[in-house]
Amino acid sequence: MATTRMNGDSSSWKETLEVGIIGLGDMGKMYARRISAAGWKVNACDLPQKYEALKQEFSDTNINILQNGHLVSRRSDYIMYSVEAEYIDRVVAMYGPSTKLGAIVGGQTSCKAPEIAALEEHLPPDTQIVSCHSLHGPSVSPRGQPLVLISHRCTPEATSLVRSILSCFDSKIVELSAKEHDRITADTQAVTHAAFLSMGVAWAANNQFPWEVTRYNGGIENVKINLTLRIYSNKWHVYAGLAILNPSARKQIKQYASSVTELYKLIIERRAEEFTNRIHEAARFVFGSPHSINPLTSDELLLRDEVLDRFSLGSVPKDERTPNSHLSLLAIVDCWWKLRIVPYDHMICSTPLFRMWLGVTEYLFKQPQLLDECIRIALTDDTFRSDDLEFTFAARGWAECVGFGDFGSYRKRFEATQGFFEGRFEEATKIGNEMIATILAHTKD
Ligand SMILES: NC(=O)C1=CN([C@@H]2O[C@H](COP(=O)(O)OP(=O)(O)OC[C@H]3O[C@@H](n4cnc5c(N)ncnc54)[C@H](OP(=O)(O)O)[C@@H]3O)[C@@H](O)[C@H]2O)C=CC1
Ligand SMILES: O=C(O)C(=O)Cc1ccc(O)cc1
Repeated sequence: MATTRMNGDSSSWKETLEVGIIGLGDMGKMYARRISAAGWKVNACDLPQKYEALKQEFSDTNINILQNGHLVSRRSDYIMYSVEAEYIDRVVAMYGPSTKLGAIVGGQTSCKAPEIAALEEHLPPDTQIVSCHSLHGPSVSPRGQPLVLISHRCTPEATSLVRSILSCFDSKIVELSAKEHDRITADTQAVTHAAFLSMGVAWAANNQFPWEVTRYNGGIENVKINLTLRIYSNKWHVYAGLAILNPSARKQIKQYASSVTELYKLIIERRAEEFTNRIHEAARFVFGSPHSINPLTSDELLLRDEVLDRFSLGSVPKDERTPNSHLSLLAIVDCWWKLRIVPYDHMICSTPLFRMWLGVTEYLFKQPQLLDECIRIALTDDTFRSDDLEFTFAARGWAECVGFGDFGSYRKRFEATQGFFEGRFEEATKIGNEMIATILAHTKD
């Protein structure tokens, strides 16, 4: 039994203990390959119909591919479920009863409330529960990225064993409860995705490829475009799961949509003073001391011009670019202010995407002349009016869809926009990966 065999020093664990992974999608494969490469014995499976193909795919590794989760569960001492968050209950219900006596079990899904509920309900009482969550996608190097560890029902030795297994990622391990995890990731992930998903829907609704349009070129626009395409190149269920299943996420996404709508109404009603005061008050709460925003020098900003300008999908010369009203950025700061969220407090649990989103927001808000220009453009220039209208509809649409908890319509909305951008994903992912690596290398911890 795992608890007995865990006695002894951590180097001997590798010789005796086996790691199980159920679900060999993008994340499960990454986990299996890295953990196996670190010298652990790994048993892994996906759905039975994928057995032959997976055996072939992993034939150059020591990973023991099995037909199903029963076979993985029976022989593994630490078992990790890496399946769609929407299916976690169903899958744990199926394989949980086959769990080896005394084994440690956890999940790698992005939202912990349903995962922990499923593990508690379907696992035998002799098992322990230690879950985790890598706060990055499968194509990003795990080194230095946050990795949340949740010791839910376990001995300190069980936590040590899981820590030891996951140490091969070289990630920054952050110990949280499941509740803390969900509250923080609602702020860092769900609302960030809502903003980029809305940009994609708005561009598609206007039948625009933003990199072909002069008003969407350079600097901040590169980050918006690359990250939006990055999200739409991924699987819909990852974003649907962490938004719909996380109890805190609905409130955040709803507030984001309200912030977008209220700011847009102030713009079209030309209520300049109210609009400006509201932005300044939000800015002071998020970025400044109570009385003033501290402008930063370009060296101090998380992101800098020369970094931002390098990663364009388009080729519009700098002097032909037009300033933007940046409703999406004004609204996120308004949303943080309304919810009393200080995003810097969440850096321990941040994804690369969130750090870049915060980076571009800071870029705008900590350069007063840029913020003033953005406010002036929003209030006086109609160039972005119809784009901002579509963005407002899009943000409201996503909030409604998440609010109804409707996976089916989330999928339809996501895939319709995904179809619009199809064909540009390969290039966008390549540029996006370079951008992420460069920006992360330039940003402070
Ligand atoms: N992608 C990302 O950026 C990140 C994802 N996560 C989380 O990790 C989890 C996995 O995500 P990801 O790898 O991207 O998604 P994938 O869809 O690539 O992988 C999930 C895999 O689990 C399989 N599966 C479903 N049911 C079973 C079952 N009964 N037995 C065995 N396998 C099964 C799926 O098969 P099928 O496709 O046929 O249903 C699929 O191959 C999700 O919960 C996600 O929220 C966490 C961090 C980052
Ligand atoms: O960085 C992001 O937000 C991503 O889009 C990748 C991602 C998706 C799901 C997770 O649970 C963690 C990371």
